[in-house]
Amino acid sequence: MPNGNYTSRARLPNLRGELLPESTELELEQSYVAILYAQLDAMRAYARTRLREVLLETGGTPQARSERESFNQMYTEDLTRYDAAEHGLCFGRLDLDADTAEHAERRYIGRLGILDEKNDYEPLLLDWRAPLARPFYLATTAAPDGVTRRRHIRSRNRQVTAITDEYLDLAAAEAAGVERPDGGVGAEGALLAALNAARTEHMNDIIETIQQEQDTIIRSEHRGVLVVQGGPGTGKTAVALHRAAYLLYTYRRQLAKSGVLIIGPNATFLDYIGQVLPSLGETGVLLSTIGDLYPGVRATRTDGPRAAELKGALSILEVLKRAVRDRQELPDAPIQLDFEGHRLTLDRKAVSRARGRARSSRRPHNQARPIFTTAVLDELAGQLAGAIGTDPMGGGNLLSAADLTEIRDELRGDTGIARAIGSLWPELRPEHVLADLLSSPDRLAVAAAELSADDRAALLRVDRDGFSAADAPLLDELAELLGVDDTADRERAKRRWRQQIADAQDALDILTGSAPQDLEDDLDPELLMAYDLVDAETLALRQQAAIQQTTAERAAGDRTWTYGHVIVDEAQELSAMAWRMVMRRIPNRWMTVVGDVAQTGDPAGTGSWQQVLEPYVAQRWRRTELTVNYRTPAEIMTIAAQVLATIDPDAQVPRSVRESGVPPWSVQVEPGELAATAAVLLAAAPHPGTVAVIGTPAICAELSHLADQRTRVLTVHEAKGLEFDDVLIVEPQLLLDAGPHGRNDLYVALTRATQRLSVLHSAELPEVLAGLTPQPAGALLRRPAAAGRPE
Ligand SMILES: Nc1ncnc2c1ncn2[C@@H]1O[C@H](COP(=O)(O)OP(=O)(O)OP(=O)(O)O)[C@@H](O)[C@H]1O
Repeated sequence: MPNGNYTSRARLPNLRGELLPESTELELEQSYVAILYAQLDAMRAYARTRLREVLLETGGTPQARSERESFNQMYTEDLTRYDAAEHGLCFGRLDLDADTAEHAERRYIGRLGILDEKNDYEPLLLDWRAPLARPFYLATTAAPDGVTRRRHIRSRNRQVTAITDEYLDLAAAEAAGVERPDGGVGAEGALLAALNAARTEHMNDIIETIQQEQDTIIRSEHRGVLVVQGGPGTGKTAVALHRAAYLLYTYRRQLAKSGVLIIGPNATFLDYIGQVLPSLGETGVLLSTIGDLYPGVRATRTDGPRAAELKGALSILEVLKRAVRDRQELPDAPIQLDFEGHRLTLDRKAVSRARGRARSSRRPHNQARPIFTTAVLDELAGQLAGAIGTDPMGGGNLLSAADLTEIRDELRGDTGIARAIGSLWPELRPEHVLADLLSSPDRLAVAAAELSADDRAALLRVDRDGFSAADAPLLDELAELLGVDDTADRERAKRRWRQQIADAQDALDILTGSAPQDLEDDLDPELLMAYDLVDAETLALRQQAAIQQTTAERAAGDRTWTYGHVIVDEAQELSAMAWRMVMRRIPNRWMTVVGDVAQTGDPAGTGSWQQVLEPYVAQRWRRTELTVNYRTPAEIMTIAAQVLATIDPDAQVPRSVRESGVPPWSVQVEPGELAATAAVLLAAAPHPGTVAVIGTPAICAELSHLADQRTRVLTVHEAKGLEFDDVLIVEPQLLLDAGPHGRNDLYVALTRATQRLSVLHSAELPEVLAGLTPQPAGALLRRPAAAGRPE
């Protein structure tokens, strides 16, 4: 964090209306902020008026329509950004000394950039992402970078409510009459206020208090894979989201077309973080889980741990390949086909020859299908030609090449023959192949012959409905193995495209034709004609773009879409198969990968970034680390550290930035008293604030009735990435016993609280939690609900 060593504060008048000395400063800031809001209002009014005009216009040339469409989009986006900037428009100010700036300079920092049109377009407000705003996050007393004072400005409803100053150089501090206080309270004040605030169900942006180590990652210019490793609560998610906003600001042209994809662990998490980017005025980002990344399929099933592990491992690739080959069948007995009074036969050998030809093309199954079909038709055409074209006089075959082509076409149109080909080499969809495979012991026995009977049983399911999150990468892989026979679609698209170019050409002709006649004979070389500005193909492209949806919408529906940048959060949870699916969407490998290998809970998740990334980028990835915990108070982190030591004795425990003053505690009750005690404890959680009960799926089912508006009952998987003011962990031993990642799960559960943590158990308390303060259950239950918590 910025180390401001000399601080002063300005406050509002007290209740008697007496002003503190600094209030003049506050009033000055109020007048400046009022100017900024007036500018914002003017920008908003302009965008609204222009948008209205654009919407009212109708008809016109295709070019005019396309221009209107892009203006429509531009003004709508502007209005979204202005609305997002309304709260806390300006939150900071930098004073720079005359040596650094050309002259002593002030820079105001805020949610968007505002220029002064009347004054040579001088910046009135700098967007927090602009390079000139950077010292706000980086300058320290040791490296002030020309900054003499950093000011935090807090406002509500357009009114400045407080200002806090940090002096980064001694002379400036002395000139302001500020004494050296007890170590950097200035910036910490804003940070601690943000961290201590009660949580809601949505994450907030952190642009007012981004810390130095976070800023370096947010603005990293690294063009390959940037790994952000960090313990719980170190701001990895916050940093990832602000990096997305930064990249969209800095590389807008490039990323607006290709889009940014953010992958999170589950839908609850995406909902939790979903407001951050819109609050920063950025809407063009697609948020998705791995389970929902395959278009048209939503993950509705849950796999057992072994099935998830098997589906996540690369060895499943061979199973999928065999499942597809298994559908390219050879008949046991010859297939008899009747065609116009002739009997034709497809025997095993002929089909095997056709299959060999198709397979040796090395095309995906559906794209190799036409080759198989042609080979079969050749075979049948040969048989038919033999029957009808042989010269009875012994003159060989009398049919010409054209006759043979005609025969092949007729055979192709025969439904019996089409059916036979369809049964031997069917056109396949990924969803059907996977559902068929997983619901059929016979198919599994062939495709997964290498697996043990137990593993095949783990994969087998009784019905064909729905898919799990671990199935999505398999569907994606099958889509690659099957391919799409899009010959007909491509033909149609080509025809449509030719038509669009022809229309655009007409439009250009009309435009040019409408130019004054005298120009026809004596073309003014200075006058740009429509042809000079745009050719028919470009115009058609523009029109096409205008008809389509936003980048994020188009990307969501297109499996083969490739993004400009991909961010993976809780990346330790991704299986090897999930990485394949993600990497397919980002061939340029410009990614931000965020996670903590100590929190891995998925049976197919990773324990090493090197292992995951090496196959895709070799050594070309960079690791960064976040080390400060902004969420979990020190008292809770001391307990969590014990668990971390059992996961990885060498792991660095993130340093908590604050203490809560409440030691985490435990209470033991009889098994039958779990629910009643939990209810008492929850009722005692202070308002306002959010509460979570965390346990195994079975415990969650038992306690689900405790969920209400502010209390959620969650498994560790569901709680991943989230945080709550109060956390109650129930039966921690069951979490430990649940699987190979039990310790990681307990670590995740322990680190979700921003204020208070309690543990409720009937079984013995795990030894690793011995540091909790025990609380006698009887005393707790006898007390009235509001006093349920120990002081
Ligand atoms: N610079 C900051 N200013 C204010 N709040 C911050 C800052 N950095 C992080 N936080 C807050 O700390 C909390 C934890 O951040 P975040 O969820 O991003 O951590 P994380 O590293 O992703 O945690 P986990 O690994 O447990 O999911 C959030 O409430 C976030 O807003």
